[in-house]
Amino acid sequence: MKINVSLEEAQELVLSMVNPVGETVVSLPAALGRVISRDLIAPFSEPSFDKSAFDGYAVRAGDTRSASSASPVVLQVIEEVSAGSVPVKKVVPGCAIRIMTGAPLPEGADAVVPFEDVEEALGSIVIRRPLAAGSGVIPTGNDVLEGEVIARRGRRVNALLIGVLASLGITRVPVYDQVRVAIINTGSELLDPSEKRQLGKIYVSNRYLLEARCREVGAEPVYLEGVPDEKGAIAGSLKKALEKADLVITTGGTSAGRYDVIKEALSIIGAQILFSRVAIKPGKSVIASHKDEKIILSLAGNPTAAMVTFDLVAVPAIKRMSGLEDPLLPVVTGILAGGFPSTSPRRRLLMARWKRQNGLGLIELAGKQGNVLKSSIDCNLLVDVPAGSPPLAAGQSVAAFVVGNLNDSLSEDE
Ligand SMILES: Nc1nc2c(c(=O)[nH]1)N[C@H]1C(S)=C(S)[C@@H](COP(=O)(O)OP(=O)(O)OC[C@H]3O[C@@H](n4cnc5c(N)ncnc54)[C@H](O)[C@@H]3O)O[C@H]1N2
Ligand code: MOO
Repeated sequence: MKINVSLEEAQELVLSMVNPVGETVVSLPAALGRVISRDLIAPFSEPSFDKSAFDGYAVRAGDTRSASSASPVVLQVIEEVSAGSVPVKKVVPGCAIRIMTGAPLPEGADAVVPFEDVEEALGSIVIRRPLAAGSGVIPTGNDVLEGEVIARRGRRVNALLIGVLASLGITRVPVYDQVRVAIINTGSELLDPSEKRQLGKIYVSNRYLLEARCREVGAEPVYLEGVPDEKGAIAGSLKKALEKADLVITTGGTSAGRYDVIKEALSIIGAQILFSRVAIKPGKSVIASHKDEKIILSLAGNPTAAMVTFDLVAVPAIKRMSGLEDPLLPVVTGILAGGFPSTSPRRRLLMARWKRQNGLGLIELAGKQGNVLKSSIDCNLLVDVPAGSPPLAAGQSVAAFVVGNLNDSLSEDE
């Protein structure tokens, strides 16, 4: 067992023990947000035929070579083809076919002139400029070529990918299973928010917070009853959790108090401890263990500490178990909008958000740091302050882990 590991070591130790949980096939709409489990190959080219980019006339570019205002070319219109139908005739020299946007280019034609560029009268069109071969035509395979890889295994499905798959007739999508995450809240002081308030007790926020966070990162939370600070009860809950879930998270009972009995509960069920404590603030009190080839992450009870360590240690594990190619959190570098007054003897993670000021992207630290959940509502970054740092100044460049959607905090220019 290792004690007081670096964040990177903690992530690596956990990641080395997890693999994608399994795969399945889902319908196209249900694939949104899921991770592709096999490379998806285009079954045909798209478009699968040369088609018109305009409502206009399909012509032979060669016929228009000499066209000018002084000496226009006149072509006879021999057919009309709309999107969804197929032309019957060929465009032979001296002729044109009226064509709508998206309709297949008739044989013989190699260019389309838009309606507004010609005059049509008495079944003929008058063209006053030459057309280049291919102009006004969307060629076969312009978007996708048959056999091309559309999406690689390990990427998440977004709305645009769903559109591409639909255009290729792909209605069943191979995806990794969603990771089932059991969340056990320990603490004799905890009440469900639906219960009546009682002196000395608090409402359980970690359960709701972490369940929601699981959903935000594409995992499926598994609900388990909260348990008191009692090793037997926690051990019983851990056993149930290991049966029902792929990853187990506990909160509370990790520090030095008399009732902090997580370690004893882990020992009762025979879990092997990988490490205890991570050299960060907040969130130092993390215990990672494994049992039955499953990881149990025991996080601190303080909601912000639990959330920070969930994001930094559990989320990479969930990402790898979900099949995502790169499990680590993205890191961005940015300029601080305001300073931070304290020195940081230990490596510190500061809650922050990406904000826009006069069109410029800046990192704004949350008003309060520490175990203050409300101040973190709009945060989507964790600024990484190395151990031994002096106070931070506005305008200074810092690195930050991206833990939320950066769009969320960019709604207005402030
Ligand atoms: N003597 C020491 N005391 C503490 C230390 C230490 O090093 N030595 N570390 C402090 C730090 S830092 C943290 S973080 C906490 C970690 O404590 P535990 O993991 O044992 O958590 P609890 O004591 O059970 O709870 C801490 C705090 O959070 C509230 N809590 C617990 N569970 C929930 C929940 N599900 N939802 C909402 N709030 C919850 C709990 O009521 C406590 O207020 O230890 C410090 N102490
Ligand atoms: O270590 Mo505690 O987990 O800072 O908040």
